[in-house]
Amino acid sequence: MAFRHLISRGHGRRWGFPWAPSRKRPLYRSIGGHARRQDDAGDRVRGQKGRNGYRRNPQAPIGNEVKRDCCEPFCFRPLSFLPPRLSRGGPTPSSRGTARFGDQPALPAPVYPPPRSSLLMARKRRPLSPDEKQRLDALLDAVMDTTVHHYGAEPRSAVRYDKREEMYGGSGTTYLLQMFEDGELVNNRIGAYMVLPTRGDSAGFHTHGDRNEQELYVVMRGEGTYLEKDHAEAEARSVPIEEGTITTVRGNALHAVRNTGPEPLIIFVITTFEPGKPHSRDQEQHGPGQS
Ligand SMILES: O=P(O)(O)OC[C@H]1O[C@](O)(CO)[C@@H](O)[C@@H]1O
Repeated sequence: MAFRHLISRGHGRRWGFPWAPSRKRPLYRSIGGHARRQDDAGDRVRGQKGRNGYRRNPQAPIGNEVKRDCCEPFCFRPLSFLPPRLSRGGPTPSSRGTARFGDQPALPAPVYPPPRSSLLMARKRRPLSPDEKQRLDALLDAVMDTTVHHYGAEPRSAVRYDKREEMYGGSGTTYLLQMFEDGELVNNRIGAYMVLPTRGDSAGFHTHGDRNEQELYVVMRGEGTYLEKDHAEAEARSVPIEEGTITTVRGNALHAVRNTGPEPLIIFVITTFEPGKPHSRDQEQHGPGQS
């Protein structure tokens, strides 16, 4: 056996190399490119033996050990540099050697506006394929200039393209071209072109009240019908809309829109929110066509 193997197998200390690992040090197994210590001296107890001759901590469910002390056999860096999710909660004085998957710290308070990712997931927005994006760009370029001259920035176009199938219980596909990054405009969640490409495409009734939002539509192209109602059971009022029409919704009222013309209906949407108040909601409770 090579000299270095003998050292690493625990003979080093006997031979006068105090830095060499102890013979009692358990073996390592490799996980995701890192060696992870299987067990710990603190877990060794008499009785039933585990894979390495040491019994796992009886309190710890099998497979839920956390990495604690080092990531490589001869590295003794603490693992606290790993984010909590990787270190599964990380070592705490009470959990040393026995920390389990459930031992995560309390979740931080919700942050408003909610991260884009959570909205994306919850509201079933989908990114566009390159092909679809190209078609949508061509459709818009044919009828209008979508350049944004945002103060102090280079002129630009959309920062993100989303699409929603049968949005809020409506029909067809609704496209949203987000023209601003999150937080670029104060108290604003959406500054976007909404495109309902063909006759009959619609976005169903929904409210912004549960997010403390107000919303403004400015019709840029096409024609359609805008509907609003005071609450879910109320009777809807409808108004025809065309280029230049402006609508607003606020409080717990609901609104919906439909393309009724032969051309794409393009609306610029500005969604503002009341500062300091929560404006996210549990998306899963949001049934089709309802608030
Ligand atoms: O479900 P979200 O995140 O509000 O996004 C859909 C948005 O699309 C619109 O219909 C137009 O942007 C808004 O009324 C609505 O808020």
